[in-house]
Order: sequence, then C-alpha cells, then structure tokens
Amino acid sequence: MILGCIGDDFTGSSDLANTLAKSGIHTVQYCGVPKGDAHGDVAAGVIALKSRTIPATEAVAQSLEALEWLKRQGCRQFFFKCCSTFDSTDEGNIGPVSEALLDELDAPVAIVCPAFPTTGRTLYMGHLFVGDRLLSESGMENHPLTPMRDADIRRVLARQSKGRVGHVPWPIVCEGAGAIREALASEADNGCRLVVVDAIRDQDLMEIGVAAKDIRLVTGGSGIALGLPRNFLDVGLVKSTTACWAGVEGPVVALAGSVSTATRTQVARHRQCGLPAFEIRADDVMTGRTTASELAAWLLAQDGIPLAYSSAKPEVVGRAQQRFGKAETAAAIESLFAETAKLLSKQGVTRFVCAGGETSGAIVSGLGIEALEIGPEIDPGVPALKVVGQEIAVALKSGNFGAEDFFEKAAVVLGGGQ
Ligand SMILES: Nc1ncnc2c1ncn2[C@@H]1O[C@H](COP(=O)(O)OP(=O)(O)O)[C@@H](O)[C@H]1O
Ligand SMILES: O=C(O)[C@@H](O)C(=O)COP(=O)(O)O
Repeated sequence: MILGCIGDDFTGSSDLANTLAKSGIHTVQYCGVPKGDAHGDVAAGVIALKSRTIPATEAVAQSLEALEWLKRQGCRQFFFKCCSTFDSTDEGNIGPVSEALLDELDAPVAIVCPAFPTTGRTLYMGHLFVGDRLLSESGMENHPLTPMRDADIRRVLARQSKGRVGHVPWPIVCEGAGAIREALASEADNGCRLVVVDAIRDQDLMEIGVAAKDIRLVTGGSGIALGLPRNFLDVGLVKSTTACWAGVEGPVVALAGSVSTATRTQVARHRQCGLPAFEIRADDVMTGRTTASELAAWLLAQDGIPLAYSSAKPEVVGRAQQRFGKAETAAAIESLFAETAKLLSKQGVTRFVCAGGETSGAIVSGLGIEALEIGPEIDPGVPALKVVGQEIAVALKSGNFGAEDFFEKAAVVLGGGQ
C-alpha cells in the first residue's frame, strides 16, 4: 500500500476511493481500522471513520490509530479526507486532526484544499464556493450538525487550529507546480503548517498533485486526489489496474437520513414518480411510534425501490432538535436506520442505497461491513461499492451529491446494469 487515506465520514471516503480507483490504482475502502493487515495488492487504502462530528480529542485518537495501521502497511503519503464543503465546527475536527497527523509524521506542512470543481466546489482567494454561491449562502448554513456560516476557509481553519494557517492564492496556482511548491515552502518558513491552496479547475488540482509529490500529508476533498496517483504510477511504484465489477442481484432499498438540499430534491422526485416512500418523522422516532421492525416490514412489503427517508425542511429539523436535543435526535434516527438495515439484510435485501454521511456510517456499522471494493461511478463522487466476501452492494451518497434520479440510477448500477 502506497497511499494511506483517512476519511472523516463514510460517504466522503467512498468519494475519495472513487477518484483514486478511476485514476487506475487498486483502492479498497475499510470501515474503521482493520484488525489484521490488508489482503492482496492494494495501492490505496481508505479508512472510513465516523469522526466528523465527534469531540476533537476522540477524532484525533481514532485518526492516529488509522495512521498507525496505514504506516504499518507501508504507505508513503497520507490523505485526510474532509468534506468538500469543509463541514466542521469551531472546535474541529479538520484542524486538530491535520495538526496531530503532521506531528505524528514529523512533517513540516500539509496542503489543505476542499475544492471539487466537478460538483461545483471551487476555492478562490481562500473562499469556498458551491456553484455560484459562497459556502455560507449555499444551504450549508442550515446543516443539522455542522452549519457552515463562514466561507473563508483560512478563517474557519484558524479557529480550530493551534498553529497559523497559510495560503497559496489562485494566481500562484496558475503558474504551475513549481510555483506552488515554492509558495508552500515559503509559507512553511513563515511558520504555517496548514496551508490552504486555491483551486477552481481540475487543471489546478493536477498541478497541485505534482507539487504534492514529496508532501507527506494532504488534507481535502476528493478533488485534490486527482493528481496524486500519477506521482506513483510514473515511477512504477504502483501498477495501473481496471476494476472488474459484477453487480449484485436481489431486493433493493433506499435509506435517506440526509436533510441536505440535493437529497430532499431526490426524495421529492421519488414521491412525484409515485414510487414507494415512507416518511420517518423525528417526533415518531423519539416517542417510539416508528420502530426498526415496523419500518423493515413496510420496506419488505413494497415492490421496486422502496425509500425510507427522514429528510425534512430546516425548520422541521430545527423544531425536532429544540424539542429532543440535536445529538439525541441525530443518534436516534441514525440507530433506526442502522437497525432497519440489519433486519433487512437478514431478510435477504442485497442492495442498499444510502444517503447522508452520518447515516451511511450508521448503516454500514449496522450491516457489520468491514471492507468495500470500488465499482463504477453512479454520479460524480458516488461509486457503487461491493462488500468484500459478501453478495451485498451499497451506494453511500453524500447528502449533497447526485442527480434527481439518483436512487433509481444507483439501484440499476448496484445490480450490474448501466
Ligand atoms: N428529520 C430530522 N430531524 C433531525 N435530525 C435529522 C432528521 N433527519 C436526519 N437527521 C439527522 O441529521 C444528520 C444528517 O447528516 P448526514 O447523514 O451526514 O447527512 P449529510 O450527508 O446531508 O450531511 C444525521 O445525523 C441524521 O440522523
Ligand atoms: O467531499 C464531499 O463533499 C463528500 O465526499 C463528503 O464528504 C460528503 O459528506 P456528507 O455530505 O456529510 O455526506
């Protein structure tokens, strides 16, 4: 294993694994830190953690454990995958984890770049845009767990870091890899260990990738991984491979615990098309009126692609959080999804289309999945995944990714179709 990656959630990890696999290197996603060593010839290992919203000290401890495992597998470069919308709080966890990884690697500087132009995330003069909106006006200001109300990533990162935050602005990035390398060295000389690097095009990410050749730690969205595999392929450290994918037959369900804009649009379309959909209301979960066994029974009784969703408007989510507590509501809904998935799997469901990072983490844990092979891309940033050693396929969709017909498309791709 050459490239060792740590993802702060499960959808983000599959997004990164997708980019690496598409670049032609054999990539495996591990769900948590594996107990034994990696099997087979793996070039890039992505350890998915559920560490985005946990206390910073725990996120650091889990990430360091993952780093130790990756180092033992022989990795030379490390990647901390955070969200392309930089989802975090003032306490962390992007800053604390990146700084702890740098300390452990005894490395002077890390590149920080959440840009992912294919999905509209661009970084210009330290400010993150989602399409034509600043991050803080993109809908992410209403996120139930990590509301993003400041688009200046340098400021966001500084609030959650011990050290000074540096910046390589876009005009320098445009000058290419040599200029980026020099600017990174100069920021490091100025005492900045975390350096935010602008990127608005894939071409920028490729140049940053070249500049990152000897950088031990890269923190960012999946976009910044575009240019990394070439460094290893060019010198023959890894071989180029094409994943062979065979879908999985059998019943399919869609489970959506994301309340993000894209997921709500996908849920609305599913309903408009008259496809089976069950609305999970937070009040019903918290008062025990909706249980996993009832939900599983309903899903099993439907034809086609039955959907269970808790996705709701920000004001509805806000009311539930006020009444029952933010963490308590999230935990109860996540464990409902996890328990339901477990019951469904026991009843023979083989394809799971999941929406939402925290939600996907809970579902994958509920299913007891340990490792995933990466299949074809369903929509930008979302691959089809197959559980190693089992006839189960899953899609872990970031809340804000995917076209309106994502659930149908995912069901087809997981089944081996196109
Ligand atoms: N109706 C709801 N009310 C309150 N919280 C909710 C509701 N539906 C989902 N949640 C919680 O909101 C969080 C959504 O996060 P996540 O699954 O990561 O989605 P995303 O990928 O969009 O960020 C989860 O913890 C989920 O349990
Ligand atoms: O980088 C991204 O946007 C995604 O890979 C990601 O991290 C998804 O997180 P959620 O939106 O919480 O699913």
